Amino acid sequence: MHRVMTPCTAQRWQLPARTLFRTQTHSRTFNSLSLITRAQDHTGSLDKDKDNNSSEDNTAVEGWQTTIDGLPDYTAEPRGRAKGVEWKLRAKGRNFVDFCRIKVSGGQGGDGCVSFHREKFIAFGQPNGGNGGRGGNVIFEASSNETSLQHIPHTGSAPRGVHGKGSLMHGHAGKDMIIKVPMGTIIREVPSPEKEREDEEEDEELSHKALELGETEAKDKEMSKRWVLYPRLANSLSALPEGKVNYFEEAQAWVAEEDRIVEARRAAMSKKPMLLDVNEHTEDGTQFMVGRGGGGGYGNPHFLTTQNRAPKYATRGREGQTRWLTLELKTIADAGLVGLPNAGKSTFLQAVSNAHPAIAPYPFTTLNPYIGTVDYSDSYQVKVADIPGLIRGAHMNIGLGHSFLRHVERSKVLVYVIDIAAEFGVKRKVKGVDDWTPEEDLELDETEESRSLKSSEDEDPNAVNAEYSQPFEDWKTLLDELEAYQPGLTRRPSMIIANKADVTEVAPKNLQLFQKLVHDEWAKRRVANSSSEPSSASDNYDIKIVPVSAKYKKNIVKVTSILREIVEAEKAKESVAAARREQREREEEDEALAFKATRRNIMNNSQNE
Ligand SMILES: Nc1nc2c(ncn2[C@@H]2O[C@H](COP(=O)(O)OP(=O)(O)OP(=O)(O)O)[C@@H](O)[C@H]2O)c(=O)[nH]1
Ligand SMILES: [Mg+2]
Repeated sequence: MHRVMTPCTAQRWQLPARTLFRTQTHSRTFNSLSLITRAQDHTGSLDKDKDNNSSEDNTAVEGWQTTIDGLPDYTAEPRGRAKGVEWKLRAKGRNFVDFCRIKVSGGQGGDGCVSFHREKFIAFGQPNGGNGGRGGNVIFEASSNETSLQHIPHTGSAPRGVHGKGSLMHGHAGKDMIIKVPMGTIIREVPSPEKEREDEEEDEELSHKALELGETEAKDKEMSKRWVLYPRLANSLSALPEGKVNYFEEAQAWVAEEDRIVEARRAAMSKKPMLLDVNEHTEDGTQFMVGRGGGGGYGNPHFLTTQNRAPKYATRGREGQTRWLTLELKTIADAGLVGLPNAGKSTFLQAVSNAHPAIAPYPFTTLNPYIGTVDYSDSYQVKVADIPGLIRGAHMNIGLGHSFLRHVERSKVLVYVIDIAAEFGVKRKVKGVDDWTPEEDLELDETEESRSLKSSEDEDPNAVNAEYSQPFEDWKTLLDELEAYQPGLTRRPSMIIANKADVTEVAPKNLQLFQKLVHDEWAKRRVANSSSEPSSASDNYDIKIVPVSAKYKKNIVKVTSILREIVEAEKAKESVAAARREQREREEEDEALAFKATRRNIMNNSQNE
């Protein structure tokens, strides 16, 4: 079965019905990972067409096949698993939606009714048209049961209000549309892509209409958008005898004045684009109005005056508020696990919490963020977020990209998970990533660091260099990628988990060198940071390195207690800062009140004099 889709040009496209459906689905919601693919296509690092075409998509998959050399080769795994990794990289984890754009519009108000009381023996009955009901609102509700933005619709339109009826029956209001959003969602208002086009088209449309319909007909049509008129009212108005007052014109002036006030109020309200943050301070079930429904129209009794006893007109309901919003989910957790693929992040999360993430000896096992809760004996809880693995060049969309880092962006503590079981003194050659030199790297070729790296690459890759520490290089990769995602992110309180310490052949030697190098590097960074920002003391501490075996659950208690210490210290700092902020706000309020009171006194005194 085929369906024909006609684009704006004369060209015609023939696509299978399913293709059309999928195209629409993907154009409405796209997650962080696919978003990054699009955003960085222009860099030329990955070919978009190749990414979309499964049969020709060799770049990403081949790049991956040779990427993790020191780790188990996934192609040696059973066929199904190999296919799985290929699929994940091609799909870029598209099954998890953490970013979407939505158009919300409140319902239109119901129209007012023009009606008159009819009863035997009662001539010239009273006007009795009911008012229209207001349109439904679009409301976002914070919900701790939601974990992704998958269910958010492309457009959220609330139902309109019901029209008024005769016998003074007012229409009931439209039902509110409630959309549940997960905790950690940031809602931003963005400019409407339709607005500019509409403005241009509006003028054209008006002039066309005037030409096609004639001046009076176009005017009538325009009027019917705002007014409900009794049959043949227009005729009787045009044939109004000399000296008779046109009450309809009077009513039009009232309504125009009211419209102007409503418009001004709406404009004042939408001066600043809306920004909402459903964060940890938001209670479950809190509601946010994002699209207000339009007011209902007035029935004809509204226009009843002592002079005009039979108004034959009513107003239509107002349009609901329309907004374009982007929703971005940034998971809320106290600590975020950051590490290379296969470092053991998920294993660690499983060891410390009640979570059961997927664990496997191949990279990119984890595609979506996963939250686990560490329970302490005194019922204290720390939430830990596990995210996909970061690799060198993730900021250039290598591997799964780096946009999933938004899920550790809000964490109070960063926990670096490092595989300490890498071969001692031997560089793990990561083909496809280490060979890869983006243009920026080429420009930096002259720096001392890159020269020394180059010279070390020329040497035999298997030669043991007692000064070289692969875990340290991994840690630096993580720092670089975090900084590339958000400058200053690495200055968060952090700790290092030297995982796989049970591999006793290499782990102790690696750990010793790793500790020395990390402490030297950290001291250097501290000096650099304090000279650039002397007031900030956030990273004025020594980073803790704890050897752990997540697989065999060794040294877990030590890690969890250090983690708790850091989290508690951060929370205490935050509450002190919040208390200070509150105090300042209260003082400012008091000052403003005192200022108002003094001004009032001065004015009173001057009046008395
Ligand atoms: N020997 C040993 N192996 C471990 C340890 N921790 C994890 N592993 C193994 O390392 C492999 C990868 O573990 P995962 O927890 O899936 O690694 P990950 O960092 O979550 O990987 P991604 O989700 O792909 O980023 C698994 O085969 C684990 O059994 C450990 O402490 N000791
Ligand atoms: Mg994992």
